[in-house]
Amino acid sequence: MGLFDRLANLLGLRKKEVNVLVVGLNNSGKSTVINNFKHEDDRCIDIVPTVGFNVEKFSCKLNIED
Ligand SMILES: Nc1nc2c(ncn2[C@@H]2O[C@H](COP(=O)(O)OP(=O)(O)OP(=O)(O)O)[C@@H](O)[C@H]2O)c(=O)[nH]1
Ligand SMILES: [Mg+2]
Repeated sequence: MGLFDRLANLLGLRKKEVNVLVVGLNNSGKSTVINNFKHEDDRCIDIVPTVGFNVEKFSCKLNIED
């Protein structure tokens, strides 16, 4: 990785897109967790049981520790 790439990553200029698959038992709170990652203005007020599956696209900032 070159200097520019490192700098761009450090400054957060390069946004990476990831796909996240959320799996779990019925009624275990998957949609609720996803809803809470959304910006306040975009959150659903009423979460109903998901029929089949949902595909959603939104931006959020994650700090992940392993
Ligand atoms: N007490 C409690 N209830 C929760 C929590 N998270 C979600 N719930 C409730 O659990 C119920 C199911 O939440 P959902 O987010 O719809 O769960 P889900 O896994 O998406 O359910 P399906 O789409 O049916 O698979 C809702 O009534 C939520 O309000 C939690 O942390 N604590
Ligand atoms: Mg759901």
